[in-house]
Amino acid sequence: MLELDRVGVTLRGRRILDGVSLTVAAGEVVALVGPNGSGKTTTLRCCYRQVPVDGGKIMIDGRELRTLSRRRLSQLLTASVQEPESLPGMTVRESVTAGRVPRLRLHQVLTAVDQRRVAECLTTVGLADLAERDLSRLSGGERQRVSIARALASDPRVLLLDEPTNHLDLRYQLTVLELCRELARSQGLAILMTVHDLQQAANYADRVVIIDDGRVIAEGAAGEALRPEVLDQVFGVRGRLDRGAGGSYRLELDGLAPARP
Ligand SMILES: Nc1ncnc2c1ncn2[C@@H]1O[C@H](COP(=O)(O)OP(=O)(O)OP(=O)(O)O)[C@@H](O)[C@H]1O
Repeated sequence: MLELDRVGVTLRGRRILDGVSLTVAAGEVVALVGPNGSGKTTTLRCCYRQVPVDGGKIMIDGRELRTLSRRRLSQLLTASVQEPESLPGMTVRESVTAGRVPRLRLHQVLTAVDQRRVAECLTTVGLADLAERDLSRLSGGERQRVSIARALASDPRVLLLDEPTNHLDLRYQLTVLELCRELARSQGLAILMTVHDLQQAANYADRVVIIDDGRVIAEGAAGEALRPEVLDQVFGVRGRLDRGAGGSYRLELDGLAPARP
């Protein structure tokens, strides 16, 4: 559904991505993990043409990204950004409704189906009770959930989430991650998300892709990709990912890896 093939990006003369390749199939959740500044957000931004690519290609639903019209791209792929655009006085419902626009025809008003879909998205992220609240009066976590509901409202095939658990309390972190898995399974959505918490990435993604300094270092099932050597070399920590009796992963951290010369 989403395929990056040896993608390169240079910004202000600096090589930021250097031959990044990854795929996300329909129905799959892939976590993109890596240290600060490794190129995770830039990878997502390439997929919605926010940064120019100077090498390789990006395919979405079998078509090359650069050949897609802006409207077709917004129907196929949405990104949940941490601070959704808002106008003064805009309510939660209005913001999520704006996410529905790619599905409307020119000058078409919202139909009952659209309004129902917006209401469903609000319920999905637990915001139905706050639907008429002014966006400016929300907490960071509530705003994060608005952003996810807004991305879902266009019924995309590919969903990009940049640190979707940021600002969320523990309960909503797990709610959002479970929701991602459920959306992938039930609606065949292809989800690519950046995550800092490696244990959550291991437990909620089908695969992890590890990026460091603009290059993919390893990818695959969490237990294979997040090996102790990778934790050491990429993240600078000593530790391992253990699998508990119930099958879920636990990240055991022993401390910082010795500094390399
Ligand atoms: N517009 C820009 N111009 C120049 N350099 C940029 C630009 N945007 C990002 N960079 C640089 O590209 C590198 C990768 O940034 P990116 O935001 O993709 O990293 P990240 O892995 O998402 O980091 P974090 O975990 O801190 O969010 C960083 O060194 C950053 O400073």
